[in-house]
Amino acid sequence: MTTQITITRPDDWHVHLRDGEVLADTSRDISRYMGRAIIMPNLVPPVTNTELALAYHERIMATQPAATFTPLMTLYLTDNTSPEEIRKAKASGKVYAAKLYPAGATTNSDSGVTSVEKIAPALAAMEEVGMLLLVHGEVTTAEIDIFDREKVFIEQIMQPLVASYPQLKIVMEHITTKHAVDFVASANDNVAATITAHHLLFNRNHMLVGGIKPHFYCLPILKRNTHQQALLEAATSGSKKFFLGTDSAPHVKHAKEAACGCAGSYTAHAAIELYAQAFEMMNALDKLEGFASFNGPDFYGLPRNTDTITLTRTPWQVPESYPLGGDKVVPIFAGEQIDWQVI
Ligand SMILES: NC(=O)N[C@@H](CC(=O)O)C(=O)O
Ligand SMILES: [Zn+2]
Ligand SMILES: [Zn+2]
Repeated sequence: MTTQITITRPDDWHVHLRDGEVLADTSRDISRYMGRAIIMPNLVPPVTNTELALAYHERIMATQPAATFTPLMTLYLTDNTSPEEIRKAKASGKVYAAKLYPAGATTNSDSGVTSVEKIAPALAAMEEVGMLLLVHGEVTTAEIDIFDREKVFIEQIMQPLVASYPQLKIVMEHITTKHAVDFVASANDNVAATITAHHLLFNRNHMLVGGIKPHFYCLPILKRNTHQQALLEAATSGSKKFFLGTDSAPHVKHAKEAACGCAGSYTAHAAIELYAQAFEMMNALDKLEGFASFNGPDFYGLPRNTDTITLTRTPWQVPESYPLGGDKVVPIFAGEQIDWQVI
């Protein structure tokens, strides 16, 4: 049994740090060993322009994250995002991507995009300047079942989008189905996907059998175990199209444990440790470095990190909660054992 592995410093290509008093906690966790992180723009109000992105960047840096950490900022696309704004964002050197949230699809997405046609000028500018498009891939149509929303999004939106913008680099974020794995694997080289640790480790039974477990509720929602299996196979396949994006998305305890609980799971307390657990389950720890440290920067056209981190197989117990601003967040695996830790 492998008891220790050393890998190139990983990056997180999808994380929510939030803002205000919680920012010190979220940036401390994410910067523990992640070299870079793509910072999601779904604040309230959302990060819709370069000025807001740069100000958010400064607030993150003001929390003094670890010196090895660089936040990579993103813009929140709206129906009104102009090509000029895309060019300005690119020229800032700090904004690496723009995020497409279908209006109403997930937490804080009310100002999201109502139709891809509306953002055609912005997409053309992104294709031209080489800015990545990150996509929350779920339709919001009321009559589409929540478990089918990713599959229908691929058919209705992703396929035509990829066909119309062949030069645009597109990341389908936090994929949760075999449909998405197959779509991304067979699409052109400008299409890739992030996969979360929780979608590798869990399926909808974990959320729903023996009582409803709100901390597993995130969007896109956990699917059946055959989809989990497809994600595990994709992540450990060695394909360069799949890479690490935690989608760590904290909500305070009482907002999750509620009659109408928020969507989002917190994993930044043990991100690479949880991925190691999933890769070990597949007997594929040798594939962890490519997934966590190479495929992301290669796709983004950024240099790989040059230093390393080491994980040992030393089980530890996750606390029941962590501080989050003046409140607390219940992390994934709260009160349970994780086999790996970073030394
Ligand atoms: N994943 C989630 O369930 N929630 C995210 C938003 C998102 O990534 O869709 C959040 O911001 O809380
Ligand atoms: Zn999302
Ligand atoms: Zn997210």
